[in-house]
Amino acid sequence: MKVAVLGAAGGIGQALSLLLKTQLPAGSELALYDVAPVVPGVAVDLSHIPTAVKVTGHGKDDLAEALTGCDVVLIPAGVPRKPGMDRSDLFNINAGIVKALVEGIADNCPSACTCIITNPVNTTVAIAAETLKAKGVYDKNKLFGVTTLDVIRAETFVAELKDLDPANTHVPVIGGHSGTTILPLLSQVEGVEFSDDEISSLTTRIQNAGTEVVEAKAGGGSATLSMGQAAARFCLSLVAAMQGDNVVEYTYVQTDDSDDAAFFSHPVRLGPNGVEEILSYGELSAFEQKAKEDMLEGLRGDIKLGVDFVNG
Ligand SMILES: NC(=O)c1ccc[n+]([C@@H]2O[C@H](COP(=O)([O-])OP(=O)(O)OC[C@H]3O[C@@H](n4cnc5c(N)ncnc54)[C@H](O)[C@@H]3O)[C@@H](O)[C@H]2O)c1
Ligand SMILES: O=C(O)C[C@H](O)C(=O)O
Repeated sequence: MKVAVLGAAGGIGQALSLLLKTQLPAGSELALYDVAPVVPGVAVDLSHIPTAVKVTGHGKDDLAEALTGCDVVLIPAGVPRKPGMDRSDLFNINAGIVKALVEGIADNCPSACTCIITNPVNTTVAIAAETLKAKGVYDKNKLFGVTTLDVIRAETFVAELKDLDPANTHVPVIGGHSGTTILPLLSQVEGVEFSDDEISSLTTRIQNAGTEVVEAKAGGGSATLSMGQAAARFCLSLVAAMQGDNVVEYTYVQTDDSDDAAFFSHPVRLGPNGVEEILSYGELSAFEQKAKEDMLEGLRGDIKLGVDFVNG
């Protein structure tokens, strides 16, 4: 199994690469790519950890070498938010970065599963899809927006509030990855009752958790460590599924469900070829149904922005 991290020298990239070096199955290869000149050093640093995962570092002119033979590519390359910005404010810089990197995937490892972390995820996943289509290699089962951070946050906050073991607390989160497009399904958390006030305040906290980190970091970036953990969880689930395990994760995928948006986070059964089955997210409460209806137009607009960016 070969996994590449594009943007590996950044805050997320380094945390994620550390977790993958220590947790990928023995015999895996981990290729680290970044335009920052420190990236070969990050690879050397990680290579001194005694696990049976081979780490290689690739500088800005070596994208092809990093990607050749890859089974899974994770993209956290791009700029993060500062206080006062929305994720959509990152579009002008990050759209072009994602497009160029996905062109590299199309040219060098067109069968790889591509996992997009770079914001605005609602839009960058659509950019990746259109870029792969333009290259004639799009497989909707192999493109994922990584929304696992919303899931782990929801699990943490619910466990804190209800004094539960976070490791055994499961909270579905559907929709997209910004503001009100992030929709936690608190009505589906097993064995827990929430008051209306709790539902309202928890939902808002989960939706604003990225901003909570951006403000606390006071201009020094956005979530990197929790995102590293979230992306590692998603990648390790995908790798396990590609090797035959039965795994379900919530992730932002193409759904073809015209009642929702063209891309929407669902529970997805992963398998050897990426998406094995998109599962239903089940029944929504009246609160969740209204929240979904209210956010769909915005999510569809975010997706259209990505489609138009590539197709003009
Ligand atoms: N999906 C999510 O839940 C989620 C969570 C947190 C952050 N993010 C997003 O992830 C992105 C990265 O965040 P970060 O905190 O790691 O930022 P960072 O600035 O710490 O790191 C970004 C890295 O990308 C590299 N880079 C820039 N252009 C590149 C290119 N063309 N090719 C390869 N590498 C390139 C930079 O050199 C840098 O090392 C941001 O867009 C952020 O908004 C997404
Ligand atoms: O909030 C951000 O800008 C980063 C990320 O999308 C997050 O949810 O933490």
